[in-house]
Amino acid sequence: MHLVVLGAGALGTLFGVKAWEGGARVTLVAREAHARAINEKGVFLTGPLGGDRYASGEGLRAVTDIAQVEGDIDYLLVTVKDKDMATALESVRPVRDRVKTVFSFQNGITHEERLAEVFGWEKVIGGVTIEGADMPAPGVIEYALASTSYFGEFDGSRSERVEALAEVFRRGGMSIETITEIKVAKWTKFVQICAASGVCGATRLGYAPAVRTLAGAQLYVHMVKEGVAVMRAQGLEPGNYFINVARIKEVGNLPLVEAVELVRTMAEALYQKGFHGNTSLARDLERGKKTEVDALMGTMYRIGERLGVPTPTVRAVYWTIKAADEYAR
Ligand SMILES: NC(=O)C1=CN([C@@H]2O[C@H](COP(=O)(O)OP(=O)(O)OC[C@H]3O[C@@H](n4cnc5c(N)ncnc54)[C@H](OP(=O)(O)O)[C@@H]3O)[C@@H](O)[C@H]2O)C=CC1
Ligand SMILES: CC(C)(CO)C(=O)C(=O)O
Repeated sequence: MHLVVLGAGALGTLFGVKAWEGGARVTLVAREAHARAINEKGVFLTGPLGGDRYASGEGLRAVTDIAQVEGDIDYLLVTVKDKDMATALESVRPVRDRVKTVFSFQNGITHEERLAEVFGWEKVIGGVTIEGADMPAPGVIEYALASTSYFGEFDGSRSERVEALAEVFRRGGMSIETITEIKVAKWTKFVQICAASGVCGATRLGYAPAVRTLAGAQLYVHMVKEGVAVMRAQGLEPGNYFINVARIKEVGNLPLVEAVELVRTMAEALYQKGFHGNTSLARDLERGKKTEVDALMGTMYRIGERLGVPTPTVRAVYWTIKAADEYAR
């Protein structure tokens, strides 16, 4: 199996390494400094779950342009951020016909449609994850949080291509489930990440440090409940996904006070385990970069508006972060 990761930064490099350790040949399409570091020394995995070790060897290499990739691309994993999606999709045109299957772990809910515009729906499968990674320097991946990741076909069927992909990541040591309701899993993560990024972005604290406080937990729960209402207005019910990190279904169903208690208890447990980090969007804010606020809270409140579902908290947090975003590089 040949897996190509387009936009190998924090998350894409982590999954690339895991697939390589699971037996796949992996090509990472990355920025120049990161690609050079990988080709010279390999990927250094650090952080609470990284093990302070290098992953390097035959079958794991990096390039700076997808046009340099040779041979068939059995799976293309797209992990650029939303702001880079248009350029990334333009860059795949020379290899498009060699791509057999494509998926993305981007946070948000609209990227598969964009993949389908280029590759056709028949090549697109769904993937969603709450593995947490950062890239503090070229060649270095900080692995901070593990959960279960999910794969599935959008038509709800079971397929060999989904099972084979899941198996490679499992062999690489990850927890993976294949499911028939990938749209529900993606929406459940969408609700979670809008709330988690909203809390981290607005408070400038890490996820667990913020949500273990009463005010942080209240902000998180209000955002989750609004997101769940937007899901329900489309006939989608949150599922029991990512339950070591987020119990979106329960938070959606419980009365406010109990939901706040539940998320504070969960955040406290993550905090005690040493997960003090924030989300990918909050790290972009810290670094003065453009964020995914429009793909996350912006999209959530606009869908809510279209469906007649009030999302006052999501919207206020959107404006808070958008103000900083507009000043970003
Ligand atoms: N990190 C995490 O823990 C998680 C992230 N996600 C989601 O996954 C996606 C990726 O996040 P993350 O890995 O943190 O982001 P990163 O910024 O670390 O990774 C994306 C990388 O792609 C590079 N890039 C952009 N365009 C191209 C291109 N055309 N060719 C090659 N490289 C390119 C970027 O370079 P440059 O910085 O120079 O633009 C960057 O290095 C986001 O949508 C995020 O929301 C989901 C779950 C967890
Ligand atoms: C932090 C994490 C892993 C979970 O909220 C995430 O999904 C992100 O950073 O985008």
